[in-house]
Amino acid sequence: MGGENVTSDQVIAEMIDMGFEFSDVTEAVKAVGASLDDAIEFILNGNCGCSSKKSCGKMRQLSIMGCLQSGVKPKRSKITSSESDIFVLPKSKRLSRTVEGPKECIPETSNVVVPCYKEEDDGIGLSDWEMAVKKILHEHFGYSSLKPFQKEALAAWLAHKDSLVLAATGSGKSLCFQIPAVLTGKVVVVISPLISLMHDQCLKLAKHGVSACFLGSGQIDRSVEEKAMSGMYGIIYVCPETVLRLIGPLQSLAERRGIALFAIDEVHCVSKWGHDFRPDYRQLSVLRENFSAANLKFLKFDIPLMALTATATNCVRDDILKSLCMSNDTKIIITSFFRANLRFSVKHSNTSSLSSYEKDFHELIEIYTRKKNFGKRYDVMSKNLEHASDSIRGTPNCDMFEPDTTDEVDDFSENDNEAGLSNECSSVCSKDNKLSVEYLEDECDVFHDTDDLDVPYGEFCGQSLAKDLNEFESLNEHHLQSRPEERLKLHLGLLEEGPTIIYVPTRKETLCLTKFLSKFGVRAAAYNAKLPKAHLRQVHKEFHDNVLQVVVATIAFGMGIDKLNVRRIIHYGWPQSLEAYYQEAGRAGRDGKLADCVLYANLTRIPTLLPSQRSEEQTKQAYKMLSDCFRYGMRTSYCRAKMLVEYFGQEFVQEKCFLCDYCIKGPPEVQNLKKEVTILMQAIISHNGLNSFTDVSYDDTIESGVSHRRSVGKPNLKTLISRIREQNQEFISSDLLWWRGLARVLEDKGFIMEGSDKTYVQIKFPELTKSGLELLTSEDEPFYVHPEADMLLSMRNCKSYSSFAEWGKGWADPEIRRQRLERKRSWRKPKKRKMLKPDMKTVRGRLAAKILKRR
Ligand SMILES: Nc1ncnc2c1ncn2[C@@H]1O[C@H](COP(=O)(O)OP(=O)(O)OP(=O)(O)O)[C@@H](O)[C@H]1O
Ligand SMILES: [Mg+2]
Repeated sequence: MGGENVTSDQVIAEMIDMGFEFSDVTEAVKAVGASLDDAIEFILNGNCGCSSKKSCGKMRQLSIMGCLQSGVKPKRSKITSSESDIFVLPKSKRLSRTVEGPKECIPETSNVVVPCYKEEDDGIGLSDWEMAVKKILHEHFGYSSLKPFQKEALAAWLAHKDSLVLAATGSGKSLCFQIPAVLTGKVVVVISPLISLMHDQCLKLAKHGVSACFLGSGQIDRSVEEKAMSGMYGIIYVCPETVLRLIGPLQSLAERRGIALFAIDEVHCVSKWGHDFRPDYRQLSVLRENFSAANLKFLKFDIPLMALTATATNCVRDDILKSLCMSNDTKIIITSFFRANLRFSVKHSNTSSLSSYEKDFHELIEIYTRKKNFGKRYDVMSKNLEHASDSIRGTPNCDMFEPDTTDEVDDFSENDNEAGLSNECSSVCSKDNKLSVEYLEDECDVFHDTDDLDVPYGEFCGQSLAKDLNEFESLNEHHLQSRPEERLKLHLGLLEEGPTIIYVPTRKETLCLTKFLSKFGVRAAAYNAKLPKAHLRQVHKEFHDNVLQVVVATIAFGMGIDKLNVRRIIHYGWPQSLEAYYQEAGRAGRDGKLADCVLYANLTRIPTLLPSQRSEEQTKQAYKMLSDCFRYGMRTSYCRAKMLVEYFGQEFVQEKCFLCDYCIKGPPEVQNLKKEVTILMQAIISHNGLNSFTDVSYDDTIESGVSHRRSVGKPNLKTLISRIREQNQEFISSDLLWWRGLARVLEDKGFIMEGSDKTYVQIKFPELTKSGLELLTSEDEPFYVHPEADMLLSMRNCKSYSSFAEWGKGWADPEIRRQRLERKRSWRKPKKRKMLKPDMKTVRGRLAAKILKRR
């Protein structure tokens, strides 16, 4: 360097590599031109005064396009620890000097739903920034082009607009905020809810040659924060708590190196109406206030906010925009929530006994053990677990053959929902591991040395990845563009072996089910937030290395698990919401190949809410979400994918997905239930009167661990059904389950409604609506219904047990036969009950003693 033909950019790059500050270098080059020697001399002579005068060398930030067009790309600045404090500037410190950026060329943007799959482009007709992005994509990430929604998001950012990106799980949202860092050389700050997520992304970025770090309680290297605030990393991941603490240093960073963007990942955590509410997310509105051009004079534009999520209903979207104070012309980018390669189904299971494990997992066991006979059990994880299970309250050791479901509720209280956990059950943790958000984040800490994350160009850019990605792209395009019949043919084949994640509601079940699967030679491991860190680290590693076949996890094995070849996501028990369900299910099939998402749920029981601190309003919303999830499981006459996509407020263009259990099996036969409907409605009227909306008094009762007011004076559905059975010989042996299903159908169709002001998972105090009354009076009209899953279940059971002849028939059904034999066996061997000594201090005890004496 130093010859006549060097450009300013080359001089700048060379000097930054030497360790000079970016701002000083640009100032020097501006003053003396593109001469390396002169520029060095300029700085060393103190003309710039950068090293001595802390306030010197700052410049007003260029606009994003300006920064791109000038070709300026600041690099990492070298700092010493003594210099680090200079970056924390007081808020009052403002620079008056401004440098205008070149004339903007702002891309046109509008709010549209964009397809998720990629468009082929050969570079012809691309704008400058698109060409620059294409180069970055190729060089850093090994992708050939942006997906349309990614392009939309980048266009909005380039136009200095805020954006809300709603794109399916695994669609590639991260790239929307990663590209700006590489493109401009400015810093991108990413707010993320989980340390494990941040780890994952930092590691990947390091492999792609992008410097990134994460900050927060999980970061054990304290110097990383200092380095980050000095502009050492292109992308800084922080949890919301930390970003709130770092407002001052970040303002300083914005002034020195520039902040291209604040990305708020998993932004549904902002909303109380979402499934993963994190109170600290709500405070992120301070970003808008503290990083606006009105507040920071060196900014020409507000630093854009980019909010991203895969699961947000319309109401959550509105809440996000409002809570984060996003600008009025925020660009909303929505891709289809439809994942064309996911095969959804719902199966009934009581999900809580050895026999249900045997019944539900024998196929899975066969899949994983048919090729190789492992001979011995997969012991590594089991040994860890035996040790770990000791540390779990009420679970000294999980013995599969005596499954104790009684402490299920106890375990619920230890659920791994971070929001729910932060304030409770500290007794479960070891002394120095207080149960708090910090503790939970710490739980998933995978690395000890954060410098490990800062490694250049990794093996991800190798051939195998490129091959996988090409395959993924072509498959995805094929799925989405091909005709439904073709997709049906393509997908009806057998699933590849691939890894499985099983989500269970309680920590105890992660251990029990793992132990069960391991006994049959499946390489399975448990994952929950209370297991030792070393174990969790091992699970992550072995799962990613395809050593493990199955991970049995609570929701702690959470957001951001981005493994391409997960073939099955099994939910073993009701999820708390469809948002949570879809996000977890979305971890399957990211390679675009066929993957199964199966929900095993006890269709005979109404699911309960996991205890957590909620306001009355939040409790109501939580019940509403649980209820939607329950209805998803119960419906038998609607495409599952369609149901899910529509739940997120999106139109499902196709009639059906051609893959889910409904699309394959079709709906059950319709039945004319006019008689039953009439009887139920008459029972409601006879108890509520025609003017059903009468005043009701309330009393307080505790239900599902949450305080409720129950209507007094209004009979609930259960009582109504008992009366129907008592008063109608014909329905004497009918089942509550069946009637409950019918009531739900009537409610969904708008003929009855909940009469109390509470929200229940299942209608509890039914009242007739106006259309219900009309239906009742339309005597001759039939009422055809596809029975829902609980009704079908009830009908199946009634048939088999209603008469002696039916009982005989039942033996032909292998499942009924197995159940009966099991029951018989249990009759023969009555469980020995431990006789407790009566407590003579209580009335009940003295009574028991008397009875015993008589015997
Ligand atoms: N332009 C692209 N071309 C090809 N593959 C891409 C592209 N962008 C992203 N991907 C792939 O998509 C996968 C998922 O990306 P990412 O983790 O960003 O998804 P996400 O939308 O954030 O998912 P989640 O909702 O689970 O967080 C990555 O492994 C990556 O390989
Ligand atoms: Mg993501």
